[in-house]
Amino acid sequence: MKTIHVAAAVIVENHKIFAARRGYGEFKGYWEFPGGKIEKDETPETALRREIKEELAADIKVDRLLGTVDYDYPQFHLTMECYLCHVARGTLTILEHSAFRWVKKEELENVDWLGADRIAVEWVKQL
Ligand SMILES: Nc1nc2c([nH]c(=O)n2[C@H]2C[C@H](O)[C@@H](COP(=O)(O)OP(=O)(O)OP(=O)(O)O)O2)c(=O)[nH]1
Repeated sequence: MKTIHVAAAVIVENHKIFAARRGYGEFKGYWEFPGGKIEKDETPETALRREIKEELAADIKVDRLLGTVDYDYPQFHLTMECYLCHVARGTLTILEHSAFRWVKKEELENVDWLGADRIAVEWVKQL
């Protein structure tokens, strides 16, 4: 099975976590931590800053690795490096997603997360 390697941002502000709903593709309608594929010659942190700039038009500071999720979808294996981040400059503006919300820790379970993200959500709840 092919492996997809992505970096995802758990962006925290005022004790809330940023969640975005995928607007297209096979996982349309599910919520995720924004991010994307790590390209050759990129570190996960560089990829993450690039993706957030592309998708959300803001600069983030990557604070630390929260954990790495390994998850089998029917179509591929996903390795997802999840980083705690905060907005360094600008305002998060959805350019590719269909919705966003700032979620309190206690409400994380009420979100319709992608399968892989449910694992990361367990870590976020313990922060
Ligand atoms: N970005 C992101 N992708 C996730 C998460 N959880 C999860 O299962 N995925 C899956 C969905 C996608 O199939 C894959 C990431 O692809 P992507 O579409 O975000 O990456 P990308 O922007 O670099 O891709 P592309 O449009 O260039 O193909 O990982 C998540 O929290 N964030």
